[in-house]
Amino acid sequence: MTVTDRHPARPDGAADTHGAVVPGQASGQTTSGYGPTSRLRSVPTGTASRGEEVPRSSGAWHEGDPVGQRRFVDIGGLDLERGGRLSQVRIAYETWGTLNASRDNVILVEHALTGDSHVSGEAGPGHPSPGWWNALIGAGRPVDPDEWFVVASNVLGGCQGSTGPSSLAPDGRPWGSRFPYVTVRDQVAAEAALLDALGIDRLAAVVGGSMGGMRALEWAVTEPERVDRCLVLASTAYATADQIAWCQPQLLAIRQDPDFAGGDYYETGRSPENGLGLARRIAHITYRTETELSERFGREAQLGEDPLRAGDRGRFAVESYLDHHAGKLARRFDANSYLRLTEAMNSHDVGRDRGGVEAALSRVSADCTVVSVDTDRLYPPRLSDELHRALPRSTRAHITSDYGHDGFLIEEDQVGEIISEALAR
Ligand SMILES: CC(=O)SCCNC(=O)CCNC(=O)[C@H](O)C(C)(C)COP(=O)(O)OP(=O)(O)OC[C@H]1O[C@@H](n2cnc3c(N)ncnc32)[C@H](O)[C@@H]1OP(=O)(O)O
Ligand SMILES: N[C@@H](CCO)C(=O)O
Repeated sequence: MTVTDRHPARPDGAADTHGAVVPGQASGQTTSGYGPTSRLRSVPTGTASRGEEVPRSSGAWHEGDPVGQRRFVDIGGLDLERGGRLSQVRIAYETWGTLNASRDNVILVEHALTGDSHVSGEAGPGHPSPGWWNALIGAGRPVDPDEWFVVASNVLGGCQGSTGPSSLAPDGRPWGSRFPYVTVRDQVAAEAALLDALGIDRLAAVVGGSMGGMRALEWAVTEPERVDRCLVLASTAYATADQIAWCQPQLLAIRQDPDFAGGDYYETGRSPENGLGLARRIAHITYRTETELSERFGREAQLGEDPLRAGDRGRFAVESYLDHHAGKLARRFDANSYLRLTEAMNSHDVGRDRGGVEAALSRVSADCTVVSVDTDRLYPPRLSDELHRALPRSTRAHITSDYGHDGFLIEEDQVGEIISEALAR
């Protein structure tokens, strides 16, 4: 295999620290919006109300108008699957296109673990990163807003505008450690309430990868009468022992960071950025492939560094690469959200309390497309095969990629083709 070097090693890699904190930013002065000093400013201030009007003409999406599109809906209280209740839940969402008169052109796009509602568009105010499926939505692209009304929300438990651990609890203080355990089913229930509030009864399609694929599938099982098509990419019907095992050291890395403070770090002036960065390093290795890392970085030293000098801070290029991804996530993501969302992924099992996986999947009436990445070591293709076999109406599709699990984010042309075919059926 020859891995295309899409991102040559950074000559300025020294800008990435070994820890997650960027030079010049003392711990507690993160720019992420979730650090203790800035956290309160991160709480969304949009005018939210249940039943707010779906944007029609003003909501029409057009290229070059990517920022400032996020909206918020207060869906009220939510009883949780594992007990407890969130009394006030806010969901952040974005839309592209226009809801048609018969309200049957809606596509719900579900983001993965650290994604958000910004599926398409530039980075900018309110959006720390550019759209994570930029090539898929837009005029002449697989999901054309002239035809489809696309909705994407930030997941319950997240940190990009929807209620999560960094939001304020009713007592006016951050939820922190008090934020309850939420499951994928709770997240889907919150999304269903969002769509109710928007006056959307039916989904022409729900599509998602990885953790987003879990929610897409859960939609098709929980609300079969509302879902016409379901596309599940690089995902599974249940979290496996191997997936849960990879998550455990990530959870421990965050919890054992002294700055975690039991989850109540928002008001301490510090945050567990090192633990979050370590979690991202572990996770990122599972998102890519052995061959990609070996061919891309080999045994190269990071420019200007010497990894073979004992006691020095010299790094191999691949170490610098992981440091970079660690720092980047720690600047844009909240550690408590990472914990709660990881726990939610671990909870995923469509068969729980439904007589098992096969019985649960037999309820699905949607036209399903089950997609795997051939080199995915975290969500291996055999899990997609199992899912495909158990679904009553399913098409099996394959992404070929050098990049492993992240192929569902990187191979946009292949994903686009698969989505176009599913929407044409
Ligand atoms: C893109 C977003 O984050 S959108 C927000 C929502 N995000 C998501 O849903 C997914 C989160 N994102 C991801 O998982 C990843 O960013 C992906 C999968 C999209 C990126 O995949 P790729 O495009 O293959 O990027 P890759 O893994 O090669 O990393 C490239 C980065 O590593 C840096 N890099 C490469 N080599 C080195 C090195 N030796 N030392 C330090 N940094 C390095 C590059 O400069 C580049 O930096 P930048 O992203 O800040 O520009
Ligand atoms: N790279 C993805 C996680 C893998 O599904 C993300 O950061 O959301």
